Amino acid sequence: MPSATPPVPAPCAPEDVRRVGCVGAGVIGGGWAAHFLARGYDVTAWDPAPDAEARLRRLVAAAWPALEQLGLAEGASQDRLTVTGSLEEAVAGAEFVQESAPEKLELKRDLLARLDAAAPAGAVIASSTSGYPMTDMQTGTPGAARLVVGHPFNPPYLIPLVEVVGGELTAPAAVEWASRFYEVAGKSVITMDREVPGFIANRLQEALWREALHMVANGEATVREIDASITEGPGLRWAVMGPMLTFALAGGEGGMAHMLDHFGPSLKSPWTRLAAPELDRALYEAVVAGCDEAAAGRTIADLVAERDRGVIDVLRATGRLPGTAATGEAAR
Ligand SMILES: NC(=O)C1=CN([C@@H]2O[C@H](COP(=O)(O)OP(=O)(O)OC[C@H]3O[C@@H](n4cnc5c(N)ncnc54)[C@H](O)[C@@H]3O)[C@@H](O)[C@H]2O)C=CC1
Ligand SMILES: C[N+](C)(C)CC(=O)CC(=O)[O-]
Repeated sequence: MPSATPPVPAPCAPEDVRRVGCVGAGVIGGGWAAHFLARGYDVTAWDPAPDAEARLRRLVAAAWPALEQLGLAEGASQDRLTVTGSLEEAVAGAEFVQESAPEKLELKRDLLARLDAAAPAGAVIASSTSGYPMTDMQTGTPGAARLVVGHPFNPPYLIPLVEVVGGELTAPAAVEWASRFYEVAGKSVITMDREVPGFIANRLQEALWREALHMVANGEATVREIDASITEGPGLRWAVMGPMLTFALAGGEGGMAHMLDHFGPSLKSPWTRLAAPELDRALYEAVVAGCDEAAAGRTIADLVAERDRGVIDVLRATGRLPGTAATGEAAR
């Protein structure tokens, strides 16, 4: 990946970051704020919505019991969250900035340019985008060299993975710095050496999601059946081993080689429908109604608490919580 602009020295080493600026404080920005607070950072956040501060503080308070179970860093406190009245105040003293604004390309472009103008020289600015290539977002920003994608998973305070990748104008040093910072901040990092549509995990997730929507649209499966097919089936294995090693075990003692000899030809079976279904009103309503039915009276807050408890149980069971024994590759 060529770097057009020489890297500006970062204001400090990743290990010395004290303050993180979170811009955009919805589901993901709020989740990031909760994560950074739990890791002992000062967090300054800004979001233009009139109710943003109350919403953010509610989100952090709701996440805190889960974070206490995970183990708070020394000095970690919800009191170290400051919600500012402007974007400039939120990033002025930050050694790292995480942008989590709505997924709209023009909005991200403008916002990243404003963040570049306001953030301390050299501070790396990461976007939570779930799909835009940084190359498309960084055009027109003088400090494009310090812009990276840091793609999290919901909720960022529980799901360890973050995918880090730069754009054509990003300095490799900024990608390295961001990856190291996320590691120091307790994340599990995949650093990509090139831009791939959908990064890695979303590309995989979207393929599954596309097929699920086809099945709902065609009445082939209900929302409940689709969810159960994963939580009662492959999802249990995927928390321990990814789809590749899982399928290697499908080959028995012959491993992946036997698996490919045996099942490889079925790749050509017309099981998948690679083109996306039309997200028309009928499909939209079927998916929303199916989710309401599957929630069976549980509110979103109930489901968030249930998910958080479940993910913590899985992290504990697979040795990925501090103080639990590692049980396998997934735990390392
Ligand atoms: N929801 C998810 O599961 C995931 C979302 N993401 C990404 O995170 C980003 C944020 O998504 P969500 O948190 O889900 O959206 P959201 O709608 O929950 O939150 C977006 C927030 O941005 C604020 N906002 C609106 N205009 C803004 C501006 N000009 N500057 C700063 N903030 C602004 C809104 O008031 C809102 O609080 C998107 O890029 C999305 O693709 C990434 C991973 C997972
Ligand atoms: C739905 N989503 C595409 C925004 C999801 C993500 O980007 C990652 C996640 O949390 O699964």
